[in-house]
Amino acid sequence: MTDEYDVIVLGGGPVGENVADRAVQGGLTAVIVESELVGGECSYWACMPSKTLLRSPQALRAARRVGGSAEAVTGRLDVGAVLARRNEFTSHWKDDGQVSWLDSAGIALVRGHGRLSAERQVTVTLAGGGEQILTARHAVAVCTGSDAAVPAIPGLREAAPWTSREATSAQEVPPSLVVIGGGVVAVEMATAFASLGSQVTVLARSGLLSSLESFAAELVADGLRELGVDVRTGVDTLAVVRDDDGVTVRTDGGEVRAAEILVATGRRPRSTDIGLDVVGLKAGAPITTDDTLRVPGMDWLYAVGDVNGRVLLTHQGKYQARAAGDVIAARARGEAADVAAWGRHMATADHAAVPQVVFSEPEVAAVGLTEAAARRTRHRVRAVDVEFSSVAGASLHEDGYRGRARMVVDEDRQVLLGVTLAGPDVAELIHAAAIAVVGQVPLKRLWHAVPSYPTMSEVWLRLLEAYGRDSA
Ligand SMILES: Cc1cc2nc3c(=O)[nH]c(=O)nc-3n(C[C@H](O)[C@H](O)[C@H](O)COP(=O)(O)OP(=O)(O)OC[C@H]3O[C@@H](n4cnc5c(N)ncnc54)[C@H](O)[C@@H]3O)c2cc1C
Ligand SMILES: NC(=O)c1ccc[n+]([C@@H]2O[C@H](COP(=O)([O-])OP(=O)(O)OC[C@H]3O[C@@H](n4cnc5c(N)ncnc54)[C@H](O)[C@@H]3O)[C@@H](O)[C@H]2O)c1
Repeated sequence: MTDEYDVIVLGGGPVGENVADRAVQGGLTAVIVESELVGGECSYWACMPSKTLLRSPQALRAARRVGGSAEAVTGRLDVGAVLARRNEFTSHWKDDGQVSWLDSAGIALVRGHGRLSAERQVTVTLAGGGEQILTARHAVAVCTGSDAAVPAIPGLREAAPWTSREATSAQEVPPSLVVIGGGVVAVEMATAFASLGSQVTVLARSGLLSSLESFAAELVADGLRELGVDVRTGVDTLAVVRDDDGVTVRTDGGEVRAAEILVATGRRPRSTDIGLDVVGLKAGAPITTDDTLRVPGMDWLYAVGDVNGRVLLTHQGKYQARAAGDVIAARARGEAADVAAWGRHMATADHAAVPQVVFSEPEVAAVGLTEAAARRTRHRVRAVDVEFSSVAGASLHEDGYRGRARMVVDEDRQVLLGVTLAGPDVAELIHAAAIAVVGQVPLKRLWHAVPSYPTMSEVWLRLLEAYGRDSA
């Protein structure tokens, strides 16, 4: 059976869904090929389940940190209810709701494993058996995402470790958990499982959260230790052995025993078994694209989201998807693409304006460049820091609020290159910084963006004061 669509989207995660939706809104027909659940990693094994596991303990801690409400909190976390809430948020790992949304958006769905089999052609090994050949009049968008990478540590694979999938979908909390890695997954899952009652050990080869400002990583390490986590940095894992009672992890700094082991050492693109070799691309590598998410040298092939390795975040993948879906539709209509920096069809923000929130204890929210990254790319950079203890809204927010903010300024243009906030509940503050970075708002104008009193946003005023009005 052969079917023809304007656009074939390989992979129905958050990114694939958005590429298809924008293409259909641009007047094209689109089909999504999905081998597991429509909604992808984010909905079932990543963002949503991890954030539900983190949210209930965070709410409880927040109540305990405010005089008056603290006295009212006399119970303990209901772990069963937390897991049940997580099960609701993942729709019990069923995708009926997302499939209905595809229907309502006019997007066709083929269930099975898709591979590029020729230019503009995808062959699907159907979930129900048999094959279906799909051809695209205009474009194929590869949105197959990423998998957990499991490093070649002796005994690790044989020990059948948890990856983020098993951690986020766990139906029981192990009494103890050892986590290999020091990135976002390691930190968030250590926070979640320690809060749910596990005795957690983190084995981080280098430091924690090494792509973020080091002051934020230090606050997070302190927070983990306060939750009872044994955080070991600069530790190399040498071997893993599983027995009937759990795992033994041998490191260059001694042994760790735990009931369960989680590997959180990064991701690899799902590009091994999707027919890339058929079109002359390297299997297993991230698929390189230009800023319109098109693969150089192929006017019909796009790669969007985790699989292109640009930024491994749902919101940034969806941003790419809006650009890609729109540019596919524009090119199909014979229109010129808007390819100036910050143009409609360009994922310009991927380069230096990516926002990210780490839902740790305390939270870290950042956008743009760290001070070190800015110094590597610019000549004249100045960073200023303020403690949240100088902000009345933070003291009101919780007793003894501890946190810090940093803004990184391009001294020549007097605009922000990056902002990092670390402290309880800073997540919702970062979008203001994203607007300032993307909008390249001059510092002297930012003085007129007055934060309300007494909110935590007054940290902006403190940052400007620390920088000095006469300097801007
Ligand atoms: C534990 C964890 C927590 C995270 N938390 C956050 C967070 O809080 N915020 C955030 O922004 N990001 C978070 N991320 C990152 C986020 O999950 C990814 O960036 C996002 O899922 C990428 O979306 P995607 O559509 O590119 O890929 P995916 O979500 O991986 O979707 C790809 C889809 O393609 C399908 N597929 C693959 N190959 C084929 C094939 N050959 N044929 C058919 N279908 C195929 C897959 O089944 C899947 O459904 C987290 C990641 C992890 C691991
Ligand atoms: N809140 C969020 O936005 C969120 C949450 C989770 C994940 N994510 C995204 O998912 C992606 C994957 O996260 P991640 O934490 O798996 O990857 P990561 O790249 O953030 O961190 C990987 C960690 O593993 C360590 N590591 C790598 N190889 C190792 C080895 N052989 N032995 C020991 N340690 C090793 C690294 O030093 C690093 O600390 C990230 O890009 C992240 O942005 C985002």
